[in-house]
Amino acid sequence: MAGSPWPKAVLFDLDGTLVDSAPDIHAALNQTLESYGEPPFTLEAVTRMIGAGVPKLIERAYAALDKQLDPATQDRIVERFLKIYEPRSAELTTLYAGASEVTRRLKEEGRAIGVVTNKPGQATSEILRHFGLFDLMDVIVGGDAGPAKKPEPGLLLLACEKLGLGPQDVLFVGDSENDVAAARAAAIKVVAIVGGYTVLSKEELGADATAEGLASVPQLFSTLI
Ligand SMILES: O=C(O)COP(=O)(O)O
Ligand SMILES: [Mg+2]
Repeated sequence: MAGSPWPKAVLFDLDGTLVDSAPDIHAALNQTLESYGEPPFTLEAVTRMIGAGVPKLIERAYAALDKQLDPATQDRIVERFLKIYEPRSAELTTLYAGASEVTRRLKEEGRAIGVVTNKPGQATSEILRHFGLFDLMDVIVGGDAGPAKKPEPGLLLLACEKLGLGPQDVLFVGDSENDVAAARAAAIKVVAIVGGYTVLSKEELGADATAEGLASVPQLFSTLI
């Protein structure tokens, strides 16, 4: 293995980290809202609602409309959103600079790589396939995999289990406070990528390290052991 032997695996968050998926989520959310007679949101407003999973996205959208949803109604809206989003999840979505190169480089170095996202598994796989990353991944854990979503540690721990690795062997790369909190709770080191979907500053995020882009993540390995 070239360079530092640590980490044995690098797990990536998806939205705001590997892909800029906000334009498709924005379009699908507005189409969903329109079908219920609600007004649209701007891309900027929707971007700030992303990162805690689809039920939270819907809850946040309705909260911004000053509406509270009962659980059954929320479930119905989530289902409609997914029906609209899944087939179009890679239409306007783009890969961030360095995503392809860094994942391939890590694999060449003999490391395992994976995705741990709050986005449901089907749309996650669809997007990774679209960008030619699906076959490269050793593990993919979506928000509907079973454990509670990030900021809880369960999705990350499930990915470790599937890889047969302990938390100390793994690095997580994410963009938001949910990623940092989930990694901390799982005792996994975490790098925050600047410029994702969070409104927090890098100081407020409090990750073990921050990177201006995906390409500079490998440089941080030796400083994180
Ligand atoms: O909010 C979502 O659906 C997913 O967000 P994540 O990929 O940043 O976890
Ligand atoms: Mg994210």
